[in-house]
Amino acid sequence: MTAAPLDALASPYPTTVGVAASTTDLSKVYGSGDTRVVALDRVSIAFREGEFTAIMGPSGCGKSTLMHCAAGLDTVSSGSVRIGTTELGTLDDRQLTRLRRDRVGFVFQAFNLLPTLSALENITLPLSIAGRRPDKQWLDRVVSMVGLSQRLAHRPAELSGGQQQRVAVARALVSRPAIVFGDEPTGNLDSRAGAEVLGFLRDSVRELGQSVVMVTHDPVAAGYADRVVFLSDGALVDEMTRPTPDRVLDRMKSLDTRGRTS
Ligand SMILES: Nc1ncnc2c1ncn2[C@@H]1O[C@H](COP(=O)(O)OP(=O)(O)OP(=O)(O)O)[C@@H](O)[C@H]1O
Repeated sequence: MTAAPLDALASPYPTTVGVAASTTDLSKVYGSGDTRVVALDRVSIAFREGEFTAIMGPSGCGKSTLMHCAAGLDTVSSGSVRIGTTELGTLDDRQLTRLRRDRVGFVFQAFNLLPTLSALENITLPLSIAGRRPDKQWLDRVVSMVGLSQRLAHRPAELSGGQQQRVAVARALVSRPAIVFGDEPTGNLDSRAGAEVLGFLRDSVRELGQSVVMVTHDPVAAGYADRVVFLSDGALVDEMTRPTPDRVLDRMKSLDTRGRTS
C-alpha cells in the first residue's frame, strides 16, 4: 500500500482531488425592493487544482462578486461555496478568517503593502500573523521565481509598481494556499510590468502547481490563463480553454452585443 503524503494527513482542510474551490447554485442579491440587484444567479463552477482560470464579462456582470464570494470575502444569498472540501457556510467568523488566512492567497489591483516593512517582511507577514515560520526553501523558490532576490531589504516606496505587485504575488504564494484569487491584478500596471506579473502567476501554476483565479477586463491578460469563463448578467454563459487574446476579444464583443440587444 502506498502511504498518503504527510501534507495530506496533516492538513485540517482536505481537498477533493482536482478541485481547489467551487460554487454550487451560488446566488447573491444586493438590496431589496426597487434597489434589488441580482449580482449572481445560481452560478455553479469548479476551479481545478493547478489551473489558471480567468473570469471575464461585461462591466457589472458579477465578476468581482463571484470572486469575493468564492474567496469567502463576502456572504452568499443562497447556494454554497467550497474551498477544497470545506463548505464555507458551515464555518463561524473565526474559522472563516483562519481558513482565508491559511488556505487562500489574494492579489488585488492595489498592492496593499505595508510601507514601513521591507519587501521580505511584507512577503512573510501573513505567516508571521499566523505564528508560522516560513519554509526557507519554499520562500527562496517563490522569491527567486518573482525575481525579487536583490530587492528583499527595500521598502515599497523604493520599488516600482511592477516590483510592488511582485511582492504581493510572493506574499500570496508563500503560505502555499489552496488557491490564489486575483482581482484585476495588473489593473494599475503598465503593459510591460503587467506582462511580468501575469508571467509570474502563470509560472506559479506551471512550476509550483498553484491554482489561480483572476478577474480581468483585459483579453491579453486572459490569454495567460488555461481557461476563461464568461459571465453575463450574473450567469455563467460560456467558457474557453487555451484562450488567445483574439479569441477572447471576439467572444467579449459578442457578449457586449448580446447585452445591448437583450
Ligand atoms: N455592495 C453592493 N450593493 C449593491 N449593488 C452592488 C454591490 N456590489 C455590486 N453591486 C451590483 O452587483 C452587480 C455586479 O457587480 P460586480 O462588481 O460584481 O460586477 P463586475 O463584473 O465585477 O463589474 P466591473 O467589471 O465593472 O468591475 C452590479 O450591478 C453592481 O452594481
